[in-house]
Amino acid sequence: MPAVSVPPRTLYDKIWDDHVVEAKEDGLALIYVDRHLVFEVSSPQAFEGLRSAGRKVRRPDCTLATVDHNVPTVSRKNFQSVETFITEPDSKAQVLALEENVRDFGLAYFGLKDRRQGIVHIIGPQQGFTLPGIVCVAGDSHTSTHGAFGCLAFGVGTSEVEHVLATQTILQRKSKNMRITVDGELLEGVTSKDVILHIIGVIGTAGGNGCVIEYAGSVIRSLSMEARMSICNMSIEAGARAGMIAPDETTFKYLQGRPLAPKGDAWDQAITHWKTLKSDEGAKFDLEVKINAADITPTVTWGTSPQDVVPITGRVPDPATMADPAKKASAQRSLAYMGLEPNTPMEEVKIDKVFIGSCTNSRIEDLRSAAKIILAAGPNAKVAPNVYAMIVPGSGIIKQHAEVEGLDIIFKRAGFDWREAGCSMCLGMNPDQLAPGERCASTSNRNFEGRQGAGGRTHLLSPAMAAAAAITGKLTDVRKFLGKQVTVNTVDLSALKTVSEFQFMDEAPSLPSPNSSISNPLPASASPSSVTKFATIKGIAVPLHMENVDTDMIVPKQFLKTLKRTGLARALFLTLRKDPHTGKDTDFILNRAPYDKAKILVCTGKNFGCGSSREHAPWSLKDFGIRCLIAPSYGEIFFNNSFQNGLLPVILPQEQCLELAKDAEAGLELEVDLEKEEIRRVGGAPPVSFHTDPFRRHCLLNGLDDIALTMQTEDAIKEFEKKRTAVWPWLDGFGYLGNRIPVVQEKKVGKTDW
Ligand SMILES: CC(C)[C@H](C(=O)O)[C@@H](O)C(=O)O
Ligand code: SF4
Repeated sequence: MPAVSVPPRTLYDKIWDDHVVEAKEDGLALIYVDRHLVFEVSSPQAFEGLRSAGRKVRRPDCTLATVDHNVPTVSRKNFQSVETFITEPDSKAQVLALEENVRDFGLAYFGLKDRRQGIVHIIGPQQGFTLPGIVCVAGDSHTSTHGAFGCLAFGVGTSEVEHVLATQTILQRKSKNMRITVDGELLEGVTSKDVILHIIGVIGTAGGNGCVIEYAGSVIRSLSMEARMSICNMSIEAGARAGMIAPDETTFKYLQGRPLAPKGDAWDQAITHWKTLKSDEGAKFDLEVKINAADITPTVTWGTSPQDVVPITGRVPDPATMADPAKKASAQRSLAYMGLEPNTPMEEVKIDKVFIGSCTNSRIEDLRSAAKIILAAGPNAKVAPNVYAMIVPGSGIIKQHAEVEGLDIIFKRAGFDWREAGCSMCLGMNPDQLAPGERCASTSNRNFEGRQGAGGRTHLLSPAMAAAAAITGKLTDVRKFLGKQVTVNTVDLSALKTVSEFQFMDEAPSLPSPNSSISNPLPASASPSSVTKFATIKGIAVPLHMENVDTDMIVPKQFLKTLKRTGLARALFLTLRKDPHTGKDTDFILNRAPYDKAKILVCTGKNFGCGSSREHAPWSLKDFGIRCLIAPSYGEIFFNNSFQNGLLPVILPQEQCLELAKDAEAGLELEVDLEKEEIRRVGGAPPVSFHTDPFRRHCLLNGLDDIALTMQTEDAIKEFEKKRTAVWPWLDGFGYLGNRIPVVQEKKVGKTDW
């Protein structure tokens, strides 16, 4: 009998197929989540939701929590309590809320006194919590980082965090397969950060929309795990849902022996499975991009989008040479914000601050590569006068590791500030921020307006380039510091004593045992629906002629510290609505009648809501009164978050968006009818029809809550878990059954005094 032939599948197809709990109509599926990382910013409302519905965390053994975004990075030598250590009231409240939540729900937690604490995307891989073949989620867009291990890892919003906590599953539509192949050999001075910046420059920030990217090719294969993580990390900046790299010997070597990686027989079993995790010969990719390594030079951004890249040897672009009026306008706006003149050589751009850190570049290799430049600059090399340079390791363990290698001495001797772990100036939710007008050479991943501080100007680059800039006081071609034979992406530091990270892994952390919280049956799915129904919305539409409107712009970071889902109307587009110097209202369209009462927003540019996964973006739109969005495309996390909050994001071709924007400009009302899937226009113009995913449409029309619906599939989830234990037993936490990681925190506080 001829064997049944299985069509060749991509790595993404395989992981997807392995995790479908239940396939729904139109490509939507309920997917099992193997690992869930939780932190203080995107979780308080989710835990609150669980509490009010009387739900538990389904799999504490598959959930790991830490604090990162809000934590001060000053020395913790005198740390007594969160109460006294964090002075900013909202940050303190958010950290305390997480501590209360991990205690109440029985979750493993790395708090401020624990040296394993760090950025959520650093600690998962470091502990071996992140593994090949899994589905990993977190309420953070850079969850794509974990895809470096050959797993499907993506960011979700707060409502989805709640969904995962309650059900260990998530509703997902399968993305398209995209492959980016980087072949050849990297040139001198070129690191993985330059590779990903170059890729984003080529495909644009919407280039990966609707896709999961698999990175392949000889360059990718030759990279270390740290370098692979930097690449996958910025997949979100390329517009993709996730990025992934097939696991190989480099992956296995990195994982073996990590505290939460499988051990003994389970390790052998896991390796056998992991070796099958690669795209089959002939597997179909919907999109293919080929990059020649020889085209990549040390790269830096000039504007306010990660796609605004230029080789360090290049010049600030001149908008006058741009034919496309939208591109020209956006470049002019960027240059005005960045305080740059067209045609200025990038190497003449002076900086005020240097930030080496973030989930993109705060790993031990990043620190070594920065240290190497300092060493290459000579024994007396110093941070340039008038420059403040900070180094923020990604976790307490990385900090300790770097100190054992003596990297801190190199940095401190050169005048760098050596800090404690956290997100720090990547986002500035803690005190580490740029002042208005300050210019920063930053190893982070986003250069949006106000990202590192209101009015702050960010240039993204590699750690080696950041170190070079710190020393010269301006953006600098790192190759000036390198001998002809040396590259900064290999970690051969003859002048330094490198030690293995495993030296710092001697603690055997344990997670809550599997099923510890589901010994009692889950409550029945009787919880009240929390989604506002949507049928027909009629009203003023506000036109917006912008591309790549990121969620940082929709709602700035200071509003992410709230513990609620409401009260964010004022936050909407705040940096555009308020003059940063006078604090007065600008003439931004949302400040002007009749648009200050708009119910619909028509954006004519692509990729609305890209970037961060903050659900505060739809919350603020809704609070302002906007219930329907119309745009050519959306950031995927934002798109999902909108549905979760009773907001309808309509997708229409750009020409139709332009047509509707004309109505909006004329002050004509639009009527959006979800039942009929059409937009009616006053004044006799024919209606415009649109299509919405049938499941989402059904939920919106009926105000249905995803969690309650998923809980009706409890049997299927249980069945899946049985299979999972049988086929992939290490995912239940083999090797770390036992006690919980102690939650290091002070006694429970009652009322606080702010
Ligand atoms: C706070 C979090 C929701 C956010 C994200 O999703 O990316 C943050 O990490 C960021 O980098 O802007
Ligand atoms: S991008 Fe920045 S703020 Fe977001 S998780 Fe990474 S380090 Fe933290």
